[in-house]
Amino acid sequence: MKYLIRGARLVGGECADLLLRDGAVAQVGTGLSAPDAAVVDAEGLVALPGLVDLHTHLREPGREDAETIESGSRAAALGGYTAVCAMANTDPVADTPALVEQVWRRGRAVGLVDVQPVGAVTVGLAGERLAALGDMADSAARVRIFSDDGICVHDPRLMRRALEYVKAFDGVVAQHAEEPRLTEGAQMHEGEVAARIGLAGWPAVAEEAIIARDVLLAEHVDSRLHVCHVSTAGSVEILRHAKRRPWVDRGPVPRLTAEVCPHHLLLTHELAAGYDPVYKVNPPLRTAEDVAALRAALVEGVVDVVATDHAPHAGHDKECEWAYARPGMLGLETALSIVVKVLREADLPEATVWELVARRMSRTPARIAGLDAHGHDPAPGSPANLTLVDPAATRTVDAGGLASRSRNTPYAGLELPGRVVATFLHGTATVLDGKACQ
Ligand SMILES: NC(=O)N[C@@H](CC(=O)O)C(=O)O
Ligand SMILES: [Zn+2]
Ligand SMILES: [Zn+2]
Repeated sequence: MKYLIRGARLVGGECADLLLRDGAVAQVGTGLSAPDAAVVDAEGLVALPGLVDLHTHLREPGREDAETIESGSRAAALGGYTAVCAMANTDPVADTPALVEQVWRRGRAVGLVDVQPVGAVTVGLAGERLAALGDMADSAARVRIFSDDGICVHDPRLMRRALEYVKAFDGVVAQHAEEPRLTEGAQMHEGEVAARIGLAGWPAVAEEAIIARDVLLAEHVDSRLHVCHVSTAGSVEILRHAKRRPWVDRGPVPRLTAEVCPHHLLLTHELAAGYDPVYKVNPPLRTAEDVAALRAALVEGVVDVVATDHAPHAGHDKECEWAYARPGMLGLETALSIVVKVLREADLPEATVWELVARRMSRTPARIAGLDAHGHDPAPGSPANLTLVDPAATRTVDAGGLASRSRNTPYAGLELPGRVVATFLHGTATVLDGKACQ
């Protein structure tokens, strides 16, 4: 299939036609013609490198009632993504080459987005023995990111071993930073709202203590650490300090990277006051001061990427008493709009907004994940993984209209800027006119 995309605005500012052929961008120019190509009118649309999510829960195998690789892939494509990293906390856990290959193959077969499996750090996420990291790296899935996400690798000796081990194949350990002894029974951010409504608190220091420890460990063994879903101003301070150390820049990819989730850039712990579990998430929604620090860190680059932590949950796991509800929120279909909203609220020039979107949501996550086919702005010869976005459009989030199998979005009814019009994966449209192609 060939596509001629007419009049798209590139992230650098100029307008161009793009000819996609054989999975690649064949030509970039003005007045291009290709009689046998399908024409896509991109007047007024921004052409982004396809978005890359470092942190997605696809729930397959094990909880296909909440999400499948297919439904999650469709949600991703509609959100402008061309690659997602599928977290390992499935049932069974993705801790063997057979399992990561199964996920990888299913992703390919669905063909809506490149599904890159994340491997577990420890067998069964039990935090006792290292999983077969090398075998997962050598498998067809070529795993490079390892994480026990959902659970912190809290044993410092195991964490050190994992960091040492992944160096052999330029891997990275993605840590869910949560000191478990400080969060036993925790339900929401430890602070004034938790005290008022009587829910057990999850203190900021539980996150910050692990980040500080892991940064020291990673520097000690000269390995790569990625910090998942940073949620506090204190974490930003630790990262800012740590990133000044020379060890960080010793490799082609920074040795220390961190992600922030859209919900931590927009929502605060006050929302828990109504006890609606749609706002229950781990790490929890924090204070307005934390949100401000995370926004500044995103602009500055102390936080390298936005990752969704798309965490679908079935109705019966979410629409129940707060204490029994699972933590987590949907993210894939709303992330881009929320980031655009947040960056515009920072009063940045519109061109800077899109430059930052491309960097934080595509180029940098692709490099961290080692996904060489992703994160490229359109140029002759580059892989045709692209997203066309209408920067002037707004839309109101309709939970029932989402492609995810689950409904746990905290943004229902919210009006958000930006609309994904088309997504191309290896030169084939997965989304056209804002609708999934399959
Ligand atoms: N973020 C969440 O609240 N939940 C995630 C686990 C995680 O990301 O820690 C999940 O798997 O549901
Ligand atoms: Zn997590
Ligand atoms: Zn997660």
